[in-house]
Amino acid sequence: MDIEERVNLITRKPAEEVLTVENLKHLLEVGVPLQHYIGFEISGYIHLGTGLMAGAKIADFQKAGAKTRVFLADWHSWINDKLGGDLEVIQKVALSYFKEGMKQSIKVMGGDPDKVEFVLASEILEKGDYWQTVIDISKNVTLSRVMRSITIMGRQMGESVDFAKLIYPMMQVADIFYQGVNIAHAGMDQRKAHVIAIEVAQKLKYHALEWSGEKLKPVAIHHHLLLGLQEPLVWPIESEEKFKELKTQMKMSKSKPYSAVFIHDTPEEIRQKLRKAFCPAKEVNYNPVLDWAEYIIFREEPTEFTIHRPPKFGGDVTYTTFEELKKDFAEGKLHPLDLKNAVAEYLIELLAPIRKYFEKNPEPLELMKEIKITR
Ligand SMILES: Nc1ncnc2c1ncn2[C@@H]1O[C@H](COP(=O)(O)OP(=O)(O)OP(=O)(O)O)[C@@H](O)[C@H]1O
Ligand SMILES: N[C@@H](Cc1ccc(O)cc1)C(=O)O
Repeated sequence: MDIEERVNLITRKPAEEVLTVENLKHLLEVGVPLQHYIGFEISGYIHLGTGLMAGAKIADFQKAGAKTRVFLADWHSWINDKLGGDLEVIQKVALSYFKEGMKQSIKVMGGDPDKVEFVLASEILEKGDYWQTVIDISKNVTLSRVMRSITIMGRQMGESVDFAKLIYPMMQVADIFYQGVNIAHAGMDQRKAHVIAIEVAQKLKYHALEWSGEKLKPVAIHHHLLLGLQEPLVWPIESEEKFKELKTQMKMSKSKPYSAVFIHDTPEEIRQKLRKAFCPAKEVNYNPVLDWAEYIIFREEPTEFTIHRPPKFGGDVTYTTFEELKKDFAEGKLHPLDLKNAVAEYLIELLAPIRKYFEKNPEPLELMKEIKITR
């Protein structure tokens, strides 16, 4: 596969931001083996944003010849008070429900879960020289920058936090270098950690990314954040600026169960959630059902997506590109209810293998259900 094909795979949808394409090309040209990673806190059920968006990109990275890794951030979850801040519970869930759920998600998006390494943060944190890297990074970052970075924990800027939460962002940056990661991947909400990593990369004394005598900068790939199904707090959204303000509140989130479809949801739950979804007629911007269609169904184009309707409502219609579907929706030729039903049926089929997996192996999900979700 040539460099251009590899770049296309790595940067394609649902990737939304690549920092930077030039650096990615540079890494490919110098021939350094690509080592990817994405980290997750262990906190609750896996939703489509986490499972399918991350899964889709992991599949792309594999096709482009990268080694892929899922980093189970147990210590970070403890710092961020997830699952009652109980490290033992966090580790148990990480290695059972979360690992299995992510493996299944990667598989339905076309990746090979057996080629993904799953690493528990505590496995590397217990090594003394990890902390050397944390300090090395911290020496190059101001306190105010760290305080602004706590949004990567789902915290608000300016929120009063305990001191461990200020160590977290430095740990997240250290995780990249300590593991020799040159492709740092996450959702758009994690970009602050990656921007720091890129900035400090060539200043590090320990665990810099070295290749043929050169200190390399990592490439950051940020995937699209799927919108949640709920109505936004403010509507209509008049500008892209306003959307930026509301973005965090509008994304699919496990702490808002009606905003999200979870990977193990039953067909009836999926149908119900979509029926209640916010999907104003003819509105193509900030419309979560269209957003899901674009990023899940039309991730690879052309594809075939058929919407079944009784003949009196126009009969069946098949779309091969998202633009065609969007145009019909904008012109009122496609009714929100027909779109919602078709998206629900698509998801039910896509997620069937995951549901079956958890039916056959119920323990990890049962464990997750029993644990009190604290945030
Ligand atoms: N809606 C989403 N779409 C795509 N990716 C997402 C979405 N929400 C979170 N992610 C990504 O999944 C990873 C884990 O995020 P996280 O555990 O904070 O999920 P969450 O649903 O935002 O949790 P919570 O809302 O309870 O804080 C991160 O890389 C994040 O960018
Ligand atoms: N901050 C990430 C989790 C994470 C932790 C450590 C990492 O190295 C990477 C990611 C989140 O909230 O989802």
